[in-house]
Amino acid sequence: MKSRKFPIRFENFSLSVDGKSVLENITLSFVEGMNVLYGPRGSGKSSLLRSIVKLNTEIFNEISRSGSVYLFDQNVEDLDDIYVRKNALYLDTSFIDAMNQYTFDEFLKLALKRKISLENFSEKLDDLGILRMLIRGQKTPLSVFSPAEKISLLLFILEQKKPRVILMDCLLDHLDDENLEKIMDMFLKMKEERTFVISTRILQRFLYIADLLVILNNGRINYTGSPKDFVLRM
Ligand SMILES: Nc1ncnc2c1ncn2[C@@H]1O[C@H](COP(=O)(O)OP(=O)(O)OP(=O)(O)O)[C@@H](O)[C@H]1O
Repeated sequence: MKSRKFPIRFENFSLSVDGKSVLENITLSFVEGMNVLYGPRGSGKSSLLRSIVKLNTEIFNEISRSGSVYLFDQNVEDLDDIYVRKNALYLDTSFIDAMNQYTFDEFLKLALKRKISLENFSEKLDDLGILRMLIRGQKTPLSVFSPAEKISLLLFILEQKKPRVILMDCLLDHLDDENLEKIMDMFLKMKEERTFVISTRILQRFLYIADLLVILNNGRINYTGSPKDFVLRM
């Protein structure tokens, strides 16, 4: 029951990169549903999210850490990388840029690792605004998609793959209001029995959707709680 309610937990977790402290004594439980992680540039949002999927060790040469991170009540350090990647997906803006090098069918094959019949999904793809973008059919390069359309395509992939945890690192900060609203509607439909953590540098845009709000500053937690309590405290 505990893991369903708090799928991700940090206990006294600290991280240093090249001898510099990046996260300090983080104790935090993300809830099932929509978590919003707000912090200014360099506050440690990416480092925190990457700790959940063990990506910091791949990126940085010199890291040291103490404390623990738990995914579904299991210490991530004890978990197999394949299990972690299957259950928790980390997406940042570099992912959106990387999509440019693929055509629609190449990307689908790569992401889903199986062939799907588009006819079965044409209604869904139409709803997501993707169908009309396929100007060269399945061979359409994703470079013609806008960031919002790429995110819609990612949502389609997420619906097929069903990872239980989705970590979106400042991915939605660059969307305009209209596209953000459309995409947030889709997220809210998908959040049942899933855990989203959306990191952002623009708090106001995401306050209304948060089940839990976490504010990070200089590698430390400044606030954890409901957005409503946060607003009332201001
Ligand atoms: N490649 C790097 N090498 C060394 N230190 C780094 C590197 N990238 C980040 N850091 C350190 O980690 C700290 C936290 O960075 P992090 O990227 O986690 O913050 P962030 O809140 O995600 O920032 P942003 O909003 O700009 O993405 C930074 O202040 C920086 O000192």
